[in-house]
Amino acid sequence: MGNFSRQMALSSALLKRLQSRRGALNTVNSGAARSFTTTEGHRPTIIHKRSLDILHDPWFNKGTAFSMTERDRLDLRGLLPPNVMSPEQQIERFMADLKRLEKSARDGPSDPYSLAKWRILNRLHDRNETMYYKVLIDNIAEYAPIVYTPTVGLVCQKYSGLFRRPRGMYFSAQDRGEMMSMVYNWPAEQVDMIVVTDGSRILGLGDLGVQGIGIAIGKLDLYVAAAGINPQRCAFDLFVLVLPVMIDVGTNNEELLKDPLYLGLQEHRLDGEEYLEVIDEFMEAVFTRWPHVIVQFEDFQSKWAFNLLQRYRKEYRMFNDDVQGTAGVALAGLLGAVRAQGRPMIDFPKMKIVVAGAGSAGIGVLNAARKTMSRMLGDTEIAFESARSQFWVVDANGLITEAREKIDPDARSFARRVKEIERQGLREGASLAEVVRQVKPDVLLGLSAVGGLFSKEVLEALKESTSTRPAIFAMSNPTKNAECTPEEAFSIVGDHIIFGSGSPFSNIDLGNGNIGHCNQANNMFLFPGIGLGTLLSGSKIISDGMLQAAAECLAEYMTEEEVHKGIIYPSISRIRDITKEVAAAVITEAIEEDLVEGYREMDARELQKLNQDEIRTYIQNNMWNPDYTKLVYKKD
Ligand SMILES: NC(=O)c1ccc[n+]([C@@H]2O[C@H](COP(=O)([O-])OP(=O)(O)OC[C@H]3O[C@@H](n4cnc5c(N)ncnc54)[C@H](O)[C@@H]3O)[C@@H](O)[C@H]2O)c1
Ligand SMILES: O=C(O)C[C@H](O)C(=O)O
Ligand SMILES: [Mg+2]
Repeated sequence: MGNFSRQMALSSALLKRLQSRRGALNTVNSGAARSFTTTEGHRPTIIHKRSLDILHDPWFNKGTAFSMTERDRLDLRGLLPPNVMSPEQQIERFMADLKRLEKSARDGPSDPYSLAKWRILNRLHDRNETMYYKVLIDNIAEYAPIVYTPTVGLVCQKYSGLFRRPRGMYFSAQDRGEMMSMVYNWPAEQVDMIVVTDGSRILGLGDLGVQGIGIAIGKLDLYVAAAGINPQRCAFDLFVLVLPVMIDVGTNNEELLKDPLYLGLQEHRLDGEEYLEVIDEFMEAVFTRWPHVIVQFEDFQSKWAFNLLQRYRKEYRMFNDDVQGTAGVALAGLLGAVRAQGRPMIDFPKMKIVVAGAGSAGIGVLNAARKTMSRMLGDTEIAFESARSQFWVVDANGLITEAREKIDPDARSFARRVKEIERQGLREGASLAEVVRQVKPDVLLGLSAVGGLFSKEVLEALKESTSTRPAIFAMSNPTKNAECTPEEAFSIVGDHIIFGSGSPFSNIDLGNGNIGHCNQANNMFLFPGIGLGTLLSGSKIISDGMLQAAAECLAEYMTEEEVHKGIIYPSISRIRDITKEVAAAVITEAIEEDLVEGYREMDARELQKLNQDEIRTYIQNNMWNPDYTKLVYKKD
């Protein structure tokens, strides 16, 4: 013991207690720096642990009640949500959650079960990570809807109650100027994947503030389960290689601002330059500590989603899943819808597409679909211009036309010309039902976050579609925000439709042995492969070409036979296989664009020499399987 520690001699009673519970205190992490905590009215307790080791030690852990001083002295800053709670508040929060569960178990049908399952899985995750992922991978169809969409939405809504052990890092507006040192509180020399959110648009549930961290955790669970990204690596220390991050810049959710048990900053969101400064500081900090990390932006409100993507994509290894991942998945679905009509994919530029929703997801899809059409038409300026006329975009204010006074800049290039739509019997602000009635589209695609938007009237209008197999994509999440259910779609429009939804639904029994297939049109079929392919290629950026290759790979994945049956996306039980294929397509494109820099022992030159089979083997060899590794004791 050093001088300082000797001065802070432990009381013999406490020492005895500690020794009997934990073995000889001196042997615990003897290399770690010494710190102490002060509890009012008591002598400080000397502990030889720091960071996550403290939070994972049930004896020392105080959870959200660690004071700011303790957080700073024990390297805990960023490892907990920013709002410091009193012990009384902690208990109140726990009890409120407990009572809510009891209440909903009496009242509600399915939600309490899914939440209860989430809790059981989450506790397993806390106790035994390998076993948790084994359970998840072996039962992915059953548990993806629990750890991911839709239950993850409910988890985020209730996160202040559900929070037990922290998972991931929290950077808040209060941490400005501190982030560069805070990143070193994460106990891993290497991090491969970060999923970051600012909680401003969680699924279709709006601004959930700090509680949005649940979505980052859910996405990373899929990275591990689908892409085999190693969640941790045991060398001398435990390396946690996937990192969920919450950037808490406040919330504009008035309920959360008033809730005394809310775990986030209780102030309105930062905006403008102040907001950008926080995100810039975060990006600089994580890329300084982990220069090879990939950062996936998730569920940022549209206003910032595009802005941040443009700001960082040329400089950092990052992408926005809602804009770019969704675009690729929707594009694959649109091409699948063309194939399902028995037409070649090259007929895609003839499709009439109505999109409801012009936010980060909708505009991302529109841009990707238009570019693909334009490429198929010869990739000229004229082709790009003519592709525009295949789309009708409806947002909260109806059909978007050039007559609109304030057009969102991202939507401007899809505003219809007034003369043109007048000829079609439409006008600025026309309702969705009117647009569908007049246009008779091949595809109706919803990314509006408005549950039930594809009403009976809208679906009735779609019966007049000029397509032999109209396609309906109700892509908003979670389940209650879906624009329509498959029952509604098949029963109103007909058995011949193609149906996709963002959240999972069961197939429909159409009678006479026929099945109405419900495809899950969710970006989960792309983001894990985009991340894995980027990681293993070592590409410094994620190019448009890499994203396009990912989308085309998904589009081609389904067989003719499946597509004719109306199955245009793989089932989730094949997610590991499709992810491998997508990763291979991403690596191949990165090689072609001369972007690869290699990964670990595979250097760029060797990577460039690999053929397709070798690329697949390389991917397979780098995918983690949840098997226990042998542990041996090593004396210092
Ligand atoms: N399935 C997937 O993979 C996937 C991917 C990304 C996003 N999403 C879902 O898409 C939804 C939207 O996400 P976003 O980031 O674009 O949100 P956003 O808030 O940025 O955009 C929503 C858009 O819908 C429009 N809208 C609102 N009410 C409408 C109405 N009555 N009629 C037509 N349009 C209306 C708004 O004007 C806005 O343009 C969310 O529910 C999200 O969960 C799904
Ligand atoms: O999270 C999902 O399930 C898909 C998508 O990223 C969304 O925001 O809805
Ligand atoms: Mg999302």
